[in-house]
Amino acid sequence: FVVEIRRKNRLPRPPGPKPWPLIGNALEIPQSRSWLTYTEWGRRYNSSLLYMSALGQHLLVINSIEDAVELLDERAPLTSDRPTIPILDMMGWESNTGLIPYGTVWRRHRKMLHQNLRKDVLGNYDPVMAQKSLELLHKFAEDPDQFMQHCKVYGSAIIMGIIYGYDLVANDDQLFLRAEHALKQGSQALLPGAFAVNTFPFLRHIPRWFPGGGFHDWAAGTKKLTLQMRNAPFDLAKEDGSLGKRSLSLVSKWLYDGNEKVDGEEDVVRDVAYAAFSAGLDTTPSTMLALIHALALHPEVQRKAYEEIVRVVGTSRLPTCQDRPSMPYLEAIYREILRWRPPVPLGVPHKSTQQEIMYKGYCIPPGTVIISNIWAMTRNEALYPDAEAFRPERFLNPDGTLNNDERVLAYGFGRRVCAGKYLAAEAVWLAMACITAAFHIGKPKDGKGNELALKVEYTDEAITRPAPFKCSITLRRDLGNLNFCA
Ligand code: HEM
Repeated sequence: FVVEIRRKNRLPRPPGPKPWPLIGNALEIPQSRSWLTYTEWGRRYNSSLLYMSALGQHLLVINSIEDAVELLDERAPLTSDRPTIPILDMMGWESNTGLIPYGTVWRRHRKMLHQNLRKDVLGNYDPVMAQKSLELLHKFAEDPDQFMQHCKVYGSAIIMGIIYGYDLVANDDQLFLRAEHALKQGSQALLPGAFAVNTFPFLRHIPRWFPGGGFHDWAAGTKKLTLQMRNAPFDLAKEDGSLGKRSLSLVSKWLYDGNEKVDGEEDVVRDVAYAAFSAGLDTTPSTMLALIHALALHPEVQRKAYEEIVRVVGTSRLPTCQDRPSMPYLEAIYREILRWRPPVPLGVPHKSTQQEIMYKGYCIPPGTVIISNIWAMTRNEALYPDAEAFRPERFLNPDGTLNNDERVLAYGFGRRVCAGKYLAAEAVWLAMACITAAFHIGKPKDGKGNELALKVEYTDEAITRPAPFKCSITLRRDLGNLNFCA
């Protein structure tokens, strides 16, 4: 036992920037687009694992798929907790599935999400998917300049339909706009350096009237928005007498399952529903917008996708989720878009339990915050040569069938892997297939119809997405018999 302790004590931490006395690496931790800095540091320290510490908090960044699999998948019981982020607790996010500690409550949440969002039950939601994709096409046809807002509404409409049985149609729907606002406040609070209380949790106890205590009021205002997002769609579902007959949503199934309701159960359903709602609100649209960016840049990809649609579906109906397995090229685009622009480039931080982890000759201390740098993993030149290029073919065999690189890294790792990944995949795929069947996406044009350069910046947020950009969206001339506006 003594020999083992000595051995452990001799094991070093993984490489990383040299810490300062007392504060560790607090001054070096990158404040913006940290995924790029961590990728660069991986090269500088010639290591796929990076270790830092800041004010007593240990931080491990994983830059390679192999290490993420070893540490987060294989050692999941030791690495599936979440760090506490004080400002999020104060804003009312503490019961969100994505942030709660690893344990009994989390398991209950995940079970419910699994029952409602696993691959083999998604077919139940085909009517919602078909309806929402049709509405998306109508909006694209009527007002193509607003394509960014249409994509946002589409992503939310699918989730709200499947989770609450709520029929979100209008772009100015108040439930949707308020939820969007609440989420925006949440992601601002997560920006590094946004609130000192995230770095120094004890500041939570300074009174609101004290200099620097202004975050209390900000957090209280945001909490109201969070609670509205959590409760308003649930309460509407509860009051809607016809819901049980017309919807197979998560909430309606629970409301009308005929079982006696146990104390506290309703809160769990509210939390799970709002976790799914909030988790999909930004991520799905971010992926759709990156896709539009990529299609506008690559007419040859669009042409091949359209040819596949015509070959498999024809020109007299729109693609449906049932067509997905027959379309390897579209599937390759879906995989490539999430590789090229993963919407959550640093994933959601995990935290290790109170046990030390010995790995590759290093010692990872208990309670270490673990960041999976999905960005670095998707830039691995050995796996993805010319990684900055958008090239769906990298997911295809020479005969056009899909290769076996089917793990979508963008959904994260281990037991905390995205609980909505099958739904997100279906929603993004269907939007892509329907948009490609009906529209041509191109670079923006000036008043005389000349093509302009397409410039797209991606935002510097935990969920990154294209900042507002312009492109040209026109109905296909070769629309055939596809009369979806009828
Ligand atoms: C393209 C769209 C999406 C992407 C890229 C994405 C990505 C992610 C990532 C990276 C995580 C953290 C994984 C980890 O900790 O290692 C996550 C967690 C989560 N996602 Fe998604 N997500 C997407 C859409 C959705 C949708 C549509 C839903 C719900 C219907 C959803 C529900 C969740 C939930 C509940 C968690 C928390 C899981 C937990 O902590 O146990 N996501 N997602």
